[in-house]
Amino acid sequence: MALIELDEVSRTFVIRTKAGRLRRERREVRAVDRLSFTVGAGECVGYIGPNGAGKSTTVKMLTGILVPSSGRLRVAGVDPARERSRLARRIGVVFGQRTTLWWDLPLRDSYELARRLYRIEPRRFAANLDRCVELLQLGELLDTPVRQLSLGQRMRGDLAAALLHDPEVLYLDEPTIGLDVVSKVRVREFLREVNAAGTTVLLTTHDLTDIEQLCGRVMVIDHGRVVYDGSLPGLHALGGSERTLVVDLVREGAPIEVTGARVVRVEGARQWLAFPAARSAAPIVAAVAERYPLVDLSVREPVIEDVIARMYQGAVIG
Ligand SMILES: Nc1ncnc2c1ncn2[C@@H]1O[C@H](COP(=O)(O)OP(=O)(O)OP(=O)(O)O)[C@@H](O)[C@H]1O
Repeated sequence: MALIELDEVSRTFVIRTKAGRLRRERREVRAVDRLSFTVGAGECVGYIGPNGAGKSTTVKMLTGILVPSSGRLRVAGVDPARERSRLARRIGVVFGQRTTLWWDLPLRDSYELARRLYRIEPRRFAANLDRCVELLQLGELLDTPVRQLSLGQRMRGDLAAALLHDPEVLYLDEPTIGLDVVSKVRVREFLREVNAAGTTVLLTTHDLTDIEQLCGRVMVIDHGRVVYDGSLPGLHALGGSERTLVVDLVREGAPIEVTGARVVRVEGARQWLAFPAARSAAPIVAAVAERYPLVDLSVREPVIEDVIARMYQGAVIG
C-alpha cells in the first residue's frame, strides 16, 4: 500500500527583485516540477539532492505547510493541505536544525504537552514514552530544561517527541547534522528500530552514511524532479563514485598497496586510498590492517554533490 503518493506535483514561488530605482522584476521559481513518486508502507527512503533541489519544499507540501501549485498529493490517504490537523496525528516530523521542544521547559513537560495536543491515550503514551526513553537513553534527561541539552541530547529528545503519538510516517530533515560520531550511531540505531517496527520513513540528509545504513531506496531530486530512484550502491555504480579510506600508519612509509584501492594522497604517516563506493570497505580494511602497522582507520563517504555530478556524467557516457 502506498502511504505517500505524488502525482505531477508542482510548486512555484514568485520572487520580486529590484531592477532599477522604481522597477521591480517578477520571476517564477519552480521549486518542485511535476514530481511523481510513491512510497510504500514500511519503506525507509532517502530523499537527497543538491542545495535548492526542492527537498524541503516537497516535505513542506507533504506536511501541509505548503500548498502545491498543481498536481495531486496524498499522505496516508489524506490531502495534507486540506486536512492538516487530521494528518498531524498520523505523521511525525523532525528538523535537525530546529526543535519542536519547549526551550525553557524540562523535556518531560514538552512530552506532556504533546500528549494533550494529540490527545494520546494515557496508557499508550506511557508505553511509547518508556520505549523512547529506553532506546534513546533519555532517562536522566527528562527533568532537564531543553536549553541545557547538548545538540545530540536535544535531537534524541526531538525524535521521541515526534513518535509519541505513533505516527505512520516520519519525515526527517538532516537528523544527524552537527552530531558527534557516538550520537550519530545512536540516532541511526533508533531510526532503524522505528522503521523495523513498521513506521514509514522519508529521510532528507547530506550525510550518505545515514542513507547507507538506513535506506534500501534512495531518490535523488534535482531542479524539482526525481533524477534517480533505486539503491544507493546502484547510484554509486552509475557514476563510478568513490569512497576514501583514510589510514594513519604508525610511521611514514611507501604508498600502501592493496587490491581494490589506490593511494590518492600521502601526508606524512597519513594515506588516502580511493575505492569504488559501490563495493564493501571490509576486505580493503582487512587487507590494510593485516599488512601495515596502524594507528587509526576511517572511511569517508563521497559528498552528495559529487555523486550526483558523476551520475549525470555516467548517464551521458553510459
Ligand atoms: N518561500 C520561498 N520563496 C521563494 N523561493 C523559495 C522559497 N522556498 C524555496 N524557494 C526556492 O525553491 C527552490 C527549492 O528550495 P528547497 O528549499 O526546497 O530546496 P532544498 O532541496 O531543500 O535545498 P537545501 O538542501 O539547501 O535545504 C530554491 O531555488 C529556493 O530558493
